[in-house]
Amino acid sequence: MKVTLSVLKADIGSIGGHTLPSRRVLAKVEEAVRAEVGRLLLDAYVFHIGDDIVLLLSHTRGVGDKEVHALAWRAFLEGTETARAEGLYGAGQDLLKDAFTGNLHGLGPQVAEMEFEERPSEPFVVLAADKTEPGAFNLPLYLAFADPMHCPGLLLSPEMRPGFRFRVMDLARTERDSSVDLEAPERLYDLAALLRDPHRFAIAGIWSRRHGEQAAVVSTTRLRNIAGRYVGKDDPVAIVRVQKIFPATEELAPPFALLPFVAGDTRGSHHLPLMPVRANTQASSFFCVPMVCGLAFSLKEGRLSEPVDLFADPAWDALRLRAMEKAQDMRRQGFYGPAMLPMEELEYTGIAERLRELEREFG
Ligand SMILES: O=C(COP(=O)(O)O)[C@@H](O)[C@H](O)[C@H](O)COP(=O)(O)O
Repeated sequence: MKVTLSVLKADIGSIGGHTLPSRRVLAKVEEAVRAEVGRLLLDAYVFHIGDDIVLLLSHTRGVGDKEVHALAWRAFLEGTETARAEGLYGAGQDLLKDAFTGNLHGLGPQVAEMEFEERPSEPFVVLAADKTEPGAFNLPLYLAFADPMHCPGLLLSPEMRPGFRFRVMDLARTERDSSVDLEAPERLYDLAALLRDPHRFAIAGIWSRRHGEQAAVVSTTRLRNIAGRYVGKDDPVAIVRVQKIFPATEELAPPFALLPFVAGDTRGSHHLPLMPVRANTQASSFFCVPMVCGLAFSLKEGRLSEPVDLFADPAWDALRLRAMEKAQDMRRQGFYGPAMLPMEELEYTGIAERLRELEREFG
């Protein structure tokens, strides 16, 4: 049976700053989506990461389906009305256009979708990040799918031995989607040359070379390119199929233990480590440290099992402490050097204006 998974994420308002959505907003969004289970949808699951609400929808209508996208838009709009009524901060923040035009791409929400023939047992993971950038998954996905130091399956499983094909998107080209496909292991160095710059290049998809099956899809929207100004971070979502011909769940998660420094956090303008957290965690009041959560599901005829939280087991408590040590070390450095992003990546324009004024004072 062919199934489509659609993951759609938007920040439509939060309590007391950019923290988390209220229970009422979440309930409203969930109600809108649930009403379509058994009609448009086979199943649905709603959760949040920081102040972003994530919809996981399963159906048989294919990628980019107008009605599924319209449903998500409606759910986010209804949630926004509740957020406005409650006086939540940034109500409707990620809904950047006034009207739905048939597809959520280019309207603000992050979108990751994949259609595939369901395996007899179909385990997959949904990754969702907050306060960071589209390329934040570059390193963990590269290590899980291309590095035998991190993914033993590349050595031990004949199914994975031919490696994977990576699609990398150039986020600087705004007029149209522009991507390149590179096969690992042959093009590893070329892949590294692109992925080392997560502000500009982001993995958009991964395929098994042996089977041609899609393994992963990542959202690559840059909100700034849509709104033409800072409107919050472009925190990515991803769907990753796991096990058998793909990396195992316990091979996908460990690269996140590296806690790589990524762009984002307070005012979208600094570097801090990407901290693995449980789903439904509020944004950190410690400088909005970037966060990622992962929920693993099994799928049967499009119906979702209950989720397993990838970063809930005790191993990750120690790593969260380590992430906070890294974060505090970097924050001690304040505005200096790599603590703050380069000029072209700063999300607020104040410093550029200040520098223009200072320019005039130079002799
Ligand atoms: O990163 C942040 C918000 O990110 P988000 O939109 O939730 O992805 C915050 O640090 C804000 O930039 C900061 O709180 C200032 O917010 P505003 O006062 O400009 O809304």
